[in-house]
Amino acid sequence: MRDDATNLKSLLKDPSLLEPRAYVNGVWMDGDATFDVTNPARGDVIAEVADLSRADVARAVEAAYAAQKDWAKWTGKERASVLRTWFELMMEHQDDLATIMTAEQGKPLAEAKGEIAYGAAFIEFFGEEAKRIYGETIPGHQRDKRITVIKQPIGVAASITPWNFPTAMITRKAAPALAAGCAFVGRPAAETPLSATALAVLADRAGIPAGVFNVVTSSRSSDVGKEFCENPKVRKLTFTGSTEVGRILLKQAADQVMKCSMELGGNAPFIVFDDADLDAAVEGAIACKFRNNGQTCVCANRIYVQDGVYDAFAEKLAAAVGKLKVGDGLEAGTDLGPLINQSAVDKVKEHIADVTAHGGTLLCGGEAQEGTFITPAILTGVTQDMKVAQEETFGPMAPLFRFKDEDEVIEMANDTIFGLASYFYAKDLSRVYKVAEALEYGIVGVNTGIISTELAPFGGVKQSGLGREGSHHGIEDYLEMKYICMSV
Ligand SMILES: NC(=O)C1=CN([C@@H]2O[C@H](COP(=O)(O)OP(=O)(O)OC[C@H]3O[C@@H](n4cnc5c(N)ncnc54)[C@H](OP(=O)(O)O)[C@@H]3O)[C@@H](O)[C@H]2O)C=CC1
Ligand SMILES: O=C(O)[C@H](O)CS(=O)(=O)O
Repeated sequence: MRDDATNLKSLLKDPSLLEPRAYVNGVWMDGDATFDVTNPARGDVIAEVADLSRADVARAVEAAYAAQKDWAKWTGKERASVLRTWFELMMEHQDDLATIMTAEQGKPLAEAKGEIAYGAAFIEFFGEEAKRIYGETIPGHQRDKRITVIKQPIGVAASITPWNFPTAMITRKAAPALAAGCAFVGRPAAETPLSATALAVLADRAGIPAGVFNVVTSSRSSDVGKEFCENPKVRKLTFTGSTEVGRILLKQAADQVMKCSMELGGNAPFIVFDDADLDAAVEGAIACKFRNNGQTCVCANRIYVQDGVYDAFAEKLAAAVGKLKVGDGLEAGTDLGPLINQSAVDKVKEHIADVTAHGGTLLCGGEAQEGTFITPAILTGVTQDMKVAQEETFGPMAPLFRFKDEDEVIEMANDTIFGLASYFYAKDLSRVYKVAEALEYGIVGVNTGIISTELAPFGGVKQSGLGREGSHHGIEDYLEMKYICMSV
């Protein structure tokens, strides 16, 4: 690895966590080539990572298929014990894991530490769920018949995850998969593979058997996706990323009628009613819009403010945004890191330009700086016919829309192909119930801008996805239900 990797290693208490190789069948392996991982804040190469081929990935699936047979024979309690150890190791190494994440993804260290705890919480939670995979008995339909229902692991689960939450998106899938008795082959985004290989270092130390948890690093995402979808030994595909790629994978997986979980794109409305606590709404909007510099699928993408409080809200929001510090995530006091790449910066600039070209106003921010830094922007006078109303910005741009009443804002908020997260601030209880029930989204935040927890079912409706991750529901997608009809 080049010098910059040496610098990163020098920041770690346990440098062995910085692992550039793939982890297959309990063995660290190189590919037939490598690809560079760069620090988006500085542009320097921090690692040259093993670039696995489709044939390498096929071998990882073979290993997972073989290992899963024995892993499924472990009791839930035995699986729970090793998952608990994995969780404890993650928390023990939280600082190093966060440093690696910030170096490859750019988010501020405090957010990275938060993601490590959030990601570890899925392993803790589903380790406990491993002991609670219950079946049932049903009264027979005939006097000599007995009906039993059991739940069994689906087999090999393949995972494809994005760069914006390099740890939590993997553990949100691997934890229920392993708890259910499945084996797991995960392909992290090429931008952020080091968080995934660090997870594998700790999985190995925790005693997860060889072949049960595999990380295939590769720059060839399309090849990996095809192997996952076409290999008959893969019985489950779980994907987090854009709706566009989700559609590709669903089409590919259809030939095998493969069980799929899809956590896809969003376009979250954030609604401020005239009876809202404006200070709380501003605080919630900052958290919701600018977490991970706006690079999350549940970020507020459209901010609707009722006429009577529009100007006051805009003024308060601008004051709060003006306090946000843009900088290197490894430096203390940074609130907003760089965007992941230049195309992300270009998307934000495109959406800003579209608003101002169609009559909206840039209230503050939107200045592209060196590299992939850009100052957080607020725009007013935004309307439904502008790009940001239908496209996900995935960056630090807060567009303010006006509305008159509940009916109008619910119609505008629901006018999208997406249906992942939504938010609103109001005090009237009747309004809260009516609006929460009318919003066509899988998640509704009421008087809060942050909804992420391992305890709740996370997922979208419409073209934001299929299935739910987290909560006791989250393990069902890794299980098959079997009905046993016994003649006595
Ligand atoms: N609902 C949710 O929980 C989340 C949704 N998202 C959504 O994802 C988008 C941002 O993330 P982004 O990473 O750019 O999304 P992408 O969908 O472009 O990429 C997601 C992952 O899929 C891989 N990929 C891309 N094309 C293919 C393919 N043809 N076959 C197999 N794998 C492929 C990528 O690899 P590579 O990058 O190496 O090409 C990456 O690892 C936004 O729309 C966001 O809303 C993001 C996170 C969470
Ligand atoms: O990738 C994302 O945006 C995450 O799913 C959002 S969260 O789960 O961290 O809220």
